[in-house]
Amino acid sequence: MVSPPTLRLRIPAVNSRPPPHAVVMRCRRSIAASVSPPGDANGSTGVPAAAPASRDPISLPRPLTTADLMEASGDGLKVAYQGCPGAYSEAAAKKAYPSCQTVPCEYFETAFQAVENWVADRAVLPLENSLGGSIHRNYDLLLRHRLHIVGDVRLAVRHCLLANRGVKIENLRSAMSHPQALAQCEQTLTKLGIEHREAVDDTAGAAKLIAEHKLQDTGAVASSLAAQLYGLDILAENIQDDTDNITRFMMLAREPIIPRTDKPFKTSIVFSLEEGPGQLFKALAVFALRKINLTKMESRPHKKKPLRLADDNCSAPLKHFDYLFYVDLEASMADPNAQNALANLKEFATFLRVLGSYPTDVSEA
Ligand SMILES: O=C(O)C(=O)C[C@]1(C(=O)O)C=C[C@@H](O)C=C1
Repeated sequence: MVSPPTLRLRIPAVNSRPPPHAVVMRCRRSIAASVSPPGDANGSTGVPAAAPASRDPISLPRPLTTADLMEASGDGLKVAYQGCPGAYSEAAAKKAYPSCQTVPCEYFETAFQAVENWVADRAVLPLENSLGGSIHRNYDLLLRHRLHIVGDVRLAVRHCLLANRGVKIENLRSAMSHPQALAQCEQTLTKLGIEHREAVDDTAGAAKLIAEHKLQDTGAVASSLAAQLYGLDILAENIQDDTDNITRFMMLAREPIIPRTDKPFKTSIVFSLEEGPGQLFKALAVFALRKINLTKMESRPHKKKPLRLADDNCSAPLKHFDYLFYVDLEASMADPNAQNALANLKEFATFLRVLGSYPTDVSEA
């Protein structure tokens, strides 16, 4: 089976200008952004049809755009993901945008760049796993790039142990995969008598490497789709240590989406605070007092400022750890309660950025 090449080169700066058709899309979006979303005024609002002239233009339905149609099914969208064809990230991209064209990328950063440089329209990247925890690299990249989170998608990850035809479990000395996948199957691999672990960039990449090098003593931890794509046998199925193994992916775009209140939305923010007792308590209180539920919190070192002098004469101790706090709120930015909470946080946060306000995936993973 011929699979698309993985995007690997740094994208030249010459691509940083959007192509002409992209500029048209951008204009359409900003027109759309200036009026209310279709669900707000689709004729079922009780406004009498006989009085169109007196209707506030803001409440009139806006024309459906090609971008809206593309967004719903992913038809015609190019979606970047990290890894080789058959990676779980590709399955997540297909779940998020069912009729999209997927674009494999060598690194997470390549996927960010692919969208920024108009090589792809969206990126779908893992953020956290129910067994392995957060994928910190993507939290850091969110801040280094200007993309917006426009949705999230949950995927049930069912790992298989794959090997070349004729190889048996007892022949395997080593298991190769993405570090998260190896961590998710650690106990099962040990029980199967496989001692060594070899980390590579993605699960499907491990399957591809084992097939290409005809390895006889190494198995891959990857999906059943990867087995099919690279012609490997499935020696064991569902080898993750916990049957409930869910990875949450974020959907990224160049433009934010218009937040709404008619379906469950999440808002992801990142902020930093002054040093001092109770600062974090105060920050979290802006949400607690407004009954806004937090679904996730992550702290990361502020890499731009790993060292900071407290005063000019260098007598004060050096500060090595400055933190950024990433928080997911169960709220839409269209909700005045959430807007007030962020306005309040902004009064004392040293830095605040909204990474996205987006409909959350409530489907079965
Ligand atoms: O390697 C893959 O197949 C991926 O899509 C990456 C990844 C991850 O980064 O967590 C995604 C889902 C699984 O949790 C294991 C690996």
